[in-house]
Amino acid sequence: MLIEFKNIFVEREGRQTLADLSLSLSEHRIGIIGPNGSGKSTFIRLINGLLLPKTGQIRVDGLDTRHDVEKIRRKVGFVFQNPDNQIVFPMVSEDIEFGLKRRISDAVVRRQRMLEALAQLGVLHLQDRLIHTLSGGERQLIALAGVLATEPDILVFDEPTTQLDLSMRNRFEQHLRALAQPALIVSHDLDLMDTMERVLVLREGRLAFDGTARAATAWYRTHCG
Ligand SMILES: Nc1ncnc2c1ncn2[C@@H]1O[C@H](COP(=O)(O)OP(=O)(O)OP(=O)(O)O)[C@@H](O)[C@H]1O
Repeated sequence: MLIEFKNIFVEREGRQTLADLSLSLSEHRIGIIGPNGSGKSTFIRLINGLLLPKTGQIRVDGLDTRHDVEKIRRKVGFVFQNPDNQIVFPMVSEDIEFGLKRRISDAVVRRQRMLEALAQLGVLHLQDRLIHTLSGGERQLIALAGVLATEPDILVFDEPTTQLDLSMRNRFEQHLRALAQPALIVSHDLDLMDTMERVLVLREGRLAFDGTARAATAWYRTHCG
């Protein structure tokens, strides 16, 4: 994986929300922390073209988010903070299979892929459950299974553990560690950030610190606490 940000400036509703950002990301686990409103969600939304910068260029494995959005969206799987935002069908199996419709025309292959993704996360037993009967933690795992089923090359998580209790969070972290794909993770969970290879700290729309997990979380505690 290689994600390159070159001279990025972003404006939202006339206000500058990211400024002067240039960096290359190639580590397997990258964390992004920062105070509320510092631009973390904005930053990760640039990666798959959900947002475009006012100026500058973002390339994902050589693909430009301005010109290659379709290809990039196939490559980058997004897991949002609230699983309900990405689950659209009432039943688990139906929802995951629907997410594969545009990629896989064969219904048997779709079903197989859905079962594999649920099995990978240890939630195969939930396949026939109605989404509204699942706990928040189970829903988060189903949302992740839906993304994994699409076999993305890169995963992006926006505050994935915010709604999880301690045991679910530990379970989620174990799955995260086991994922083969590189992942970028936005979180306020500094314990989770301590497991990352590299951590970026955003503050007021700028890259305020970039380093190892230990150095970055220490810097964050000192300067943003
Ligand atoms: N859709 C939008 N329209 C206009 N401004 C926005 C929009 N979304 C975010 N912003 C603004 O951009 C700035 C950065 O927001 P962003 O959501 O990227 O921060 P964040 O670091 O992810 O915050 P949090 O930790 O609270 O989720 C904030 O000032 C916010 O008000």
